[in-house]
Amino acid sequence: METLTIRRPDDWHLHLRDGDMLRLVAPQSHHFARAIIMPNLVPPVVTGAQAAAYRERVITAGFAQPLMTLYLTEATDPADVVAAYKAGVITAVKLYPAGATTNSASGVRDIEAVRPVLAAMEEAGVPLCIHGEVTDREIDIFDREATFVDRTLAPLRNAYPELKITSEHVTTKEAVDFVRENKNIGATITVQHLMANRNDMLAGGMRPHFYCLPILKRSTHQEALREAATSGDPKFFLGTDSAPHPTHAKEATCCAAGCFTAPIALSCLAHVFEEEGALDKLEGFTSLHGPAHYGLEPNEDTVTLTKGAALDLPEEIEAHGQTVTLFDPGHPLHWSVA
Ligand SMILES: NC(=O)N[C@@H](CC(=O)O)C(=O)O
Ligand SMILES: [Zn+2]
Ligand SMILES: [Zn+2]
Repeated sequence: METLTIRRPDDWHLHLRDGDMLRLVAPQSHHFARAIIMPNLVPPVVTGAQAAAYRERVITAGFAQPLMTLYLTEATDPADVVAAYKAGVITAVKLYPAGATTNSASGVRDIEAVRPVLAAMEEAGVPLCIHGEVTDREIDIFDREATFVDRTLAPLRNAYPELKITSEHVTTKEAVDFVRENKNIGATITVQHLMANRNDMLAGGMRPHFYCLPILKRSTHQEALREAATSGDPKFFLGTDSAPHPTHAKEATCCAAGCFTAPIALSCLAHVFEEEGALDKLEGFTSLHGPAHYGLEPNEDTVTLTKGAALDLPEEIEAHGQTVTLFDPGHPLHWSVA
């Protein structure tokens, strides 16, 4: 039997939601030690005090080591951000262009309005996580990330050269190249963007459980992501972007964006890395590069993955009156976590 033992992974981009959905999904990330918890609740997590309170709810729900983030708005107080960071309440701040994705309405419309916060973060060493898509109606949805790189990310990089940036869930060759070529910037890559491309979502019928933002791109971009993830380059690391929505909100005339991947993330990644002949690079991607980017130590404990018969996975997970559909790559998975 084939086995692989690696340092215990962390998830550098995770949505745990709140209330009953939080109670359902928090235990589903148990393979991971730490996770960056995204702040796009309704209402969003905008102050240090709200992040501290949310952190307690996450721990109570069953995820022991959450790393909290603040949702950047045009009203964010630079002093509150720096105080929360110095007190160890938050690990990073998240920039959502207003309207770019789920619960982003309170995000940033005009970068000019948040310059004082960005300058204070650069000065204090607070990392900035970015959902990198423009929101202009006239920009094609498949071009929104590449356009953001040119119009927003490159100028930000130049204006705040010491600001530590995480380009979240990169989905294009353009974003991968930008991250490679610039300093003080790393990127998370999701499970679904490594496993799938837009054909999986759209050819032969529209599959809502593949719909997420940034949207799945053509296969050449998927190949660029696979190359980056399996290359051993420490700038690229796992952020599952596991983003649960109730099944009824996914299977709807206006489908919510997000794939719920957390329970099978490691099985999917072992599959991808094996296909790429790069199982020896899996540990770096899941367990070493992320901590290094955030200036943290890797986890001391390990997990062991085992290859065997095809996994028998549930289609849905139900608890606390909530139902979520598990991401299904469309083919069997053989790796499981012991
Ligand atoms: N990725 C998604 O498609 N959805 C995320 C938001 C995000 O990470 O952009 C969500 O919160 O549902
Ligand atoms: Zn996002
Ligand atoms: Zn996300």
